[in-house]
Formats: sequence, structure tokens, C-alpha cells
Amino acid sequence: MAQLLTDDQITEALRDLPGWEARPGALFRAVTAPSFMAGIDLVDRVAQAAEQMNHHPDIDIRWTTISFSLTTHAMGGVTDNDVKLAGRISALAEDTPG
Ligand SMILES: C[C@H](O)[C@H](O)[C@H]1CNC2=NC(N)=NC(=O)C2=N1
Repeated sequence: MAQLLTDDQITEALRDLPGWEARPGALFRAVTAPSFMAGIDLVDRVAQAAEQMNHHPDIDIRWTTISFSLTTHAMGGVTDNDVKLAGRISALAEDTPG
């Protein structure tokens, strides 16, 4: 089981995760999609990646704003699994169709 990251480790990880921010016990990013359906497509692709990783985001969908909150529920905070998932989400967000 991945161990909880310290605040310094989280700060360091965020250097490579533009758009992401530390929230209490979580990593957070809001993505603006070009359309509602493009946002839903992003959610679908993130869901597939989460299943592959067996690590799942909390997702909030508000029209074209898709917000992702990442925490390791089993550990009650941020672990390396959240950092890895954040990187996958950022890569998928870059591919969001126009
Ligand atoms: C049994 C299953 O492997 C666990 O419940 C996984 C599923 N996805 C998960 N996702 C997240 N974000 N945190 C977890 O602790 C977690 N645990």
C-alpha cells in the first residue's frame, strides 16, 4: 500500500503537475472542456485510466467544468498513486477534442 506523502513531497510533485493544487488531503484540478460532450468524453477516458490503475478520482461535472479531486481513501490522504493519476489525467486533458 502506497504511503502518505508529506507536505514537502506534495509540493515537489506539484512542480511537475501544472494546473493542479494541494487541497486538504487531496490533489485538485478543474479542467474547462470546449463543450459539455467533450467534458463527458474526458470523464470517460479518465474513468478507463482509473480502472486500469485501480485508483479512482472524485469527479464533479458542471457543464464544461470538470473538477478532479484525488485522494487515497484507504490511507486518508495523498499518496504516490494520486500523483500518478494526476499525471494521467493531465495527459488525457491535453487530448480533449475541440
Ligand atoms: C478494493 C480496491 O482495490 C480499493 O478499494 C481501491 C479502489 N480505488 C481507490 N481509489 C482511491 N482514490 N483510493 C483508494 O483507496 C482506492 N482503493
